[in-house]
Amino acid sequence: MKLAGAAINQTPLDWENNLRNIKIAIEEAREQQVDILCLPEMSIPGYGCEDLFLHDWVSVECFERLLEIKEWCVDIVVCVGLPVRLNGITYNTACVISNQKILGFTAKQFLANDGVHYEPRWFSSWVPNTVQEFEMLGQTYAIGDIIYEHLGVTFAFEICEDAWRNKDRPAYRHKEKGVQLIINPSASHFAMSKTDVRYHLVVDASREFACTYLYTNLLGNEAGKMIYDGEIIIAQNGNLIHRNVLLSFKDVDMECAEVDILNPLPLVDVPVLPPVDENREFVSAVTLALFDYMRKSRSRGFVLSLSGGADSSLCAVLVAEMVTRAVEELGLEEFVRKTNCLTPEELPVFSQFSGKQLRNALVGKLLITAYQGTVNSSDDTFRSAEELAKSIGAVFYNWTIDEEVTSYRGKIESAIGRNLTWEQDDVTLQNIQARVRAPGIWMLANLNNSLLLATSNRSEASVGYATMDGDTAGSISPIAGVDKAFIRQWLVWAQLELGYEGLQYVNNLQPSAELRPLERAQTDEKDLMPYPLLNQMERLAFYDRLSPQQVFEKLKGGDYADNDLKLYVQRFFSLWSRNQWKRERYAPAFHLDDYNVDPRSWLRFPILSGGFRQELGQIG
Ligand SMILES: Nc1ncnc2c1ncn2[C@@H]1O[C@H](COP(=O)(O)OP(=O)(O)OC[C@H]2O[C@@H]([n+]3cccc(C(=O)O)c3)[C@H](O)[C@@H]2O)[C@@H](O)[C@H]1O
Ligand SMILES: Nc1ncnc2c1ncn2[C@@H]1O[C@H](COP(=O)(O)OP(=O)(O)OP(=O)(O)O)[C@@H](O)[C@H]1O
Ligand SMILES: NC(=O)CC[C@H](N)C(=O)O
Repeated sequence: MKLAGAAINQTPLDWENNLRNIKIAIEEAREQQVDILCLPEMSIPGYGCEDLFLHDWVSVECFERLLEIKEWCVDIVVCVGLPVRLNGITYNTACVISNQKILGFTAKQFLANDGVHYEPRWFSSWVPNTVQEFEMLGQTYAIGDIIYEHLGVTFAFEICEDAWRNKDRPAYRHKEKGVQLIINPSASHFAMSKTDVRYHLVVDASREFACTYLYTNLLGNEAGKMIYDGEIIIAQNGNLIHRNVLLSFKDVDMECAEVDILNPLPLVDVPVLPPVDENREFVSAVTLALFDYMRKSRSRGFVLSLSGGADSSLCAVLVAEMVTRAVEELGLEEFVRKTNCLTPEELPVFSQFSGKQLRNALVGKLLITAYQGTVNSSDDTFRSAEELAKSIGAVFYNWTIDEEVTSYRGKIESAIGRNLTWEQDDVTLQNIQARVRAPGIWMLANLNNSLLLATSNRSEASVGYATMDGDTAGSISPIAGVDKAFIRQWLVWAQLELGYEGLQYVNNLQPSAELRPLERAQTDEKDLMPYPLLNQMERLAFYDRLSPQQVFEKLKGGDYADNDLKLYVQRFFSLWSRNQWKRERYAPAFHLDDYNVDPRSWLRFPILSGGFRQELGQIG
C-alpha cells in the first residue's frame, strides 16, 4: 500500500489558497498512485481561525468546500480536516473520502489546552468509543470514533493532541480493536527541538501499538504567530520508513512511501536521533515565518532601525537569510511571483545574477535600514550598522535625531519652567531619544508599504527594558520569542557558519542602549542584571512556575552573593509585574522556544496586580 502525507501552507479563511493546495496535493498523490493521503488538521479553513470556529457560516462554507474536494478524490482515500458544527457545538474532525464518497468524520477526543493552545474555547471533545449520525445539506453522515477499512487494512485516527495524552491516547483502544494503521493529521506548532519529541511520539507509538503510523503536520506561518514545520513521518513497528526535510518554503510538500501493512517489518527498538542543531532550526523557522508573514500581509518588504547592536543586526541578517533560503528552494521566478518584489523589466536583469550577488540585489529591494544617531551614539555602532547593511545589500540611510530631541526637550523645559538633567530625569531623557526614532522609520514603512521590524527580544520584554512607542514601534517582532543570550551566541554562529562577515563588528560589542551620555557608559547588564541570570529567573518563574522565594532558593549558592541575588530576584519580579501592559502592546511575535512571554500566546498574567510585594518582602 502506498501511504502519503501532504504538508500544506494554509491561511485562515483563504479558501482559494487552501483549496488550491489541497487540489495540488491530491493530484500529486494520484500521479504517484497513492492509496491513502493524509492532509493536516483543519486544512480546509486553516487551523488558526480562532473564534471563527464558533460561526455557523464558517462550518457550512467548509462543508460546501468538502463536497468540492470529494469530487477530486478519484481512486484514492483522502483524509481532510474541517470543523463540523452541530447544534451550536463545534467538533474538530478529519473526514475520510474514498473514491469520491464520504465514509465518515472522526472527531478529536482530546483538545489542546496548554501553552499556545486554547482549543476548548472553540471545540468540544468527542466521547471515545461512540459514533453518531448527523444530517448536513440533505445527506446523513457518521461522526465519531470510527474504524475504517481500505484494501483489507483497518485504519483509525489520532488527531494531533490525541496522541499527546499518554495512557489516554486513542491508540490504546485502536490496538485492542485490531487497527493496523493509525493516521494523525496535525497542527503541531514549531518549537526548537520539538521535532525530536514528535519523532518519538510517532515512531515509539508504531512500536508500542504494533502498527503502521502516518503523521502529517501543517506547514508555514499560518496565521501570524505560530509556525508549523510540515513534518511528515511514516513508521511501522518502530521502524522509521519516511521523514521529510522540515520548514519548506513550498506551498505543498507531498511525501509518500510504499508500506506493506499486511506483512509488516519486524518490531525493532527505536533509534535515538542526534540532538537537534537549534541554531539551524531557529533560522529555518524564522525565515519561513518572515517570508509567509510578508507575502500573506501583502507587504513589499521590511524596514528596520539598525543600531548596529545585537537585536537589530539579527533582524537584518534574518531578512537576508530569508531571501537566500527562499530563492534556493523556490527559484528566482517563483520567489518573485510570491513576493511581487520585481517588475517584469527587472526580472531578466536579476536572472543573470547568482549567489551572493543575487541575494544582495534582492535584499536591496526588500530591506531598508536607517541608523539614527544621537550625541550618545558611538562610532563603533555606526560602523557595525553600516558594514552589516553594506555586506547584505540592504538600503542604508544615516541621519541624526539630536535636533528633534533638543526641540522636544526645549518645549518641555519651557512648559515646566526648569531644565531637565541626567541626575533628575534619567529615564525621561533616555526615552525621548528612543521615541523620536519612531516617526521617521514609520514614514519609510508607509512609503514602501513595508513591515516595520520591532527588535525586541524575550529578555527585555520580561523586564520592560524598552521604550513604549519608541523601540517597541513596529508591525512584527520576529525575535521576541528568544532570549538575549541565545541571540548573542547565534550571531557568532552565523558569522562563522553562514558566512555573515558583516557581523564581526557587532560580535565584538557589549550590548548598550546608548541612551545616556557616553561618559556614563551605559550597558544593559548594568541597568538590569547579567543576562544569563535574567534568563534563568525568567524560566524558573514562568516556565517552572516557582514563587520568588523558590527562585531565590534555586539560585542560591551559585555565582552571586546572597544579598546581590536577593536584589536581582526582587528587581526581576517587580519589573516583570510592572511591565505586563507593555507585553500586551508588543507587535505580533513568533513562537520559537518552548515558551514565550506574549500574553496573547503562551503566557497570561494580570496587567494590574500586587506585583509580588508580599512575596518579595519575605525573601531570605
Ligand atoms: N500598568 C500600566 N499600564 C499602562 N501604562 C503604564 C502602566 N505603568 C506605567 N505605565 C506607563 O508607562 C510609562 C513608562 O513606560 P516607558 O515610557 O516605556 O518607560 P520606562 O519603562 O519607564 O523606561 C524605559 C526603560 O527601557 C530602557 N530602554 C529604553 C529604550 C531602549 C532600550 C534599549 O535596550 O535599547 C532600553 C530604558 O533604559 C528604561 O530603563 C509611564 O509614563 C506610564 O505612562
Ligand atoms: N543609533 C540607532 N540607530 C538606529 N536605531 C537605533 C539606534 N539605537 C537604537 N535603535 C533602535 O532601538 C532598538 C533598541 O535598541 P537596543 O539597544 O535594545 O537593541 P540593539 O541596539 O539592536 O542591540 P543591543 O541591545 O545588543 O545593543 C534597536 O534594535 C534599534 O532598532
Ligand atoms: N493541534 C494540536 O492539537 C496541537 C497540540 C499538541 N500538543 C502539539 O503541540 O503538537
